[in-house]
Amino acid sequence: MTDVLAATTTSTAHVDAHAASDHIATPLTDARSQLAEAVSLLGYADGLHQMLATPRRELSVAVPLRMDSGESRLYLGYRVQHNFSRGPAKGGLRYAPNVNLDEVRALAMWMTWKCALLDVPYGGAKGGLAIDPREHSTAELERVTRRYTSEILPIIGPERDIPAPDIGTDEQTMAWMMDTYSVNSGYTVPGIVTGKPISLGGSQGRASATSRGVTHIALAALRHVGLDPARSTAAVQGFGKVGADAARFLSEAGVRVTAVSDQYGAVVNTAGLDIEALSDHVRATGSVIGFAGGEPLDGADLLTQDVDLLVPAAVEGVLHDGNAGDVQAAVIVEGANGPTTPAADRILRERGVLVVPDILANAGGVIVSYFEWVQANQAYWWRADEVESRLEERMLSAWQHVLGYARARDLSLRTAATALAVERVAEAHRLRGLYP
Ligand SMILES: NC(=O)C1=CN([C@@H]2O[C@H](COP(=O)(O)OP(=O)(O)OC[C@H]3O[C@@H](n4cnc5c(N)ncnc54)[C@H](OP(=O)(O)O)[C@@H]3O)[C@@H](O)[C@H]2O)C=CC1
Ligand SMILES: O=C(O)CCC(=O)C(=O)O
Repeated sequence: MTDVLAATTTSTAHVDAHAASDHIATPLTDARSQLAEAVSLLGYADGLHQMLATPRRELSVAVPLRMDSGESRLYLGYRVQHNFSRGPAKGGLRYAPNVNLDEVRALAMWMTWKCALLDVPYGGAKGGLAIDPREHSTAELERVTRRYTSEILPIIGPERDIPAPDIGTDEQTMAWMMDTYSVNSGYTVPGIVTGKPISLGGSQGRASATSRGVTHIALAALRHVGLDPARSTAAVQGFGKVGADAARFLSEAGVRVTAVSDQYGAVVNTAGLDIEALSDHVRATGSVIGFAGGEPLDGADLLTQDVDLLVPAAVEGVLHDGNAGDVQAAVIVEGANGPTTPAADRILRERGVLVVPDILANAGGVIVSYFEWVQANQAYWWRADEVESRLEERMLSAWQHVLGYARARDLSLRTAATALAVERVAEAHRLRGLYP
């Protein structure tokens, strides 16, 4: 049998659950390492492990773009459908210059576990386009989005695979995707994407859902370790769709947010940042840099600030064996997907830092995406307070479930969450007869 666990496009290294360090870590090796640990705990055979580790379908596309200048460019794009055993594939679309197939494979696998853990009836998928959206006009982004959508059209659909926003994409991107798909179908198909504008059938509360979920979990986790949120401090890495609203909601809940960062650097104010004023500054300048209500800070130093809570809400692999020993926070709540490598996880656990894993902490987005899909399919929309109370109920019940499973078996929250999710996906395979 081919060892699919070792086959990657950018790395041939097979990393098991006990990899010694981060020297060869990538998001895909991290995701596979986490799966391997769950599989070993659950005692599954190699064949089932390989099925769970391998995307069911992958599409690589070359996407031409006519620039406003008349010049032509070509961008590489991907859509990876990791699993469909519990329902249609579901997951975001990322626009970033360093996107590659292995990264999208990892993100798609994490989507499968996230949907299973939160018990939303989806499998996992992710898309990516290796483009820097900041370098393009709105017209260029519209053209490249429409062309990317046309290229992946044969494998997406409201019953097959439903994209949503991720890094570098937003509700406008989703509106163009929905329109391209609908024009091709001959009628409007609002269920093809989630994270759409509300006026096009989007859901109340989707834009801020990931951040609300992160906040519910962060407050619960702080209380769990005996900290009063109203007397706690936090640092947030990333000030985009997830990070900015997480900082705002935390601050509204009484947490003193003392440091935030973006890809250009960080700002700190130990008395607490004024998040609303900072958001105005970012809207006006495009970065947290230069905010008058704080002092400049090196972006890397944000992760080791003397705070109670750290929310990485940017990219993968930022907490690694080179800095995990210096983290001062008591609690890490992963707003981003894959911010902590397995080596960092081990160091943090040894040091008694509570890490709430991505597949639980940032699941608010896909939960409200599910609500949006349900609403769009029924053409019946819910009030914002209904969306938010259902989101909170699902997040806190998953938190209790993961916590109970972890405590009963003396596991980290990540291993517990992954094992719970993997068990549900494996059970679906077994019941459908895909695997004994
Ligand atoms: N959007 C969603 O609903 C969900 C997102 N996620 C995950 O959350 C994370 C953030 O996504 P989202 O907020 O949507 O993306 P955005 O593109 O809206 O924001 C990303 C933010 O991260 C910042 N950033 C990028 N690289 C770095 C870096 N090296 N150090 C510090 N900051 C950096 C960006 O900086 P700058 O502004 O300068 O570009 C930006 O502020 C991703 O991991 C994503 O997969 C998870 C679940 C759902
Ligand atoms: O809302 C969704 O469908 C997926 C969001 C996403 O990409 C994620 O949770 O990582």
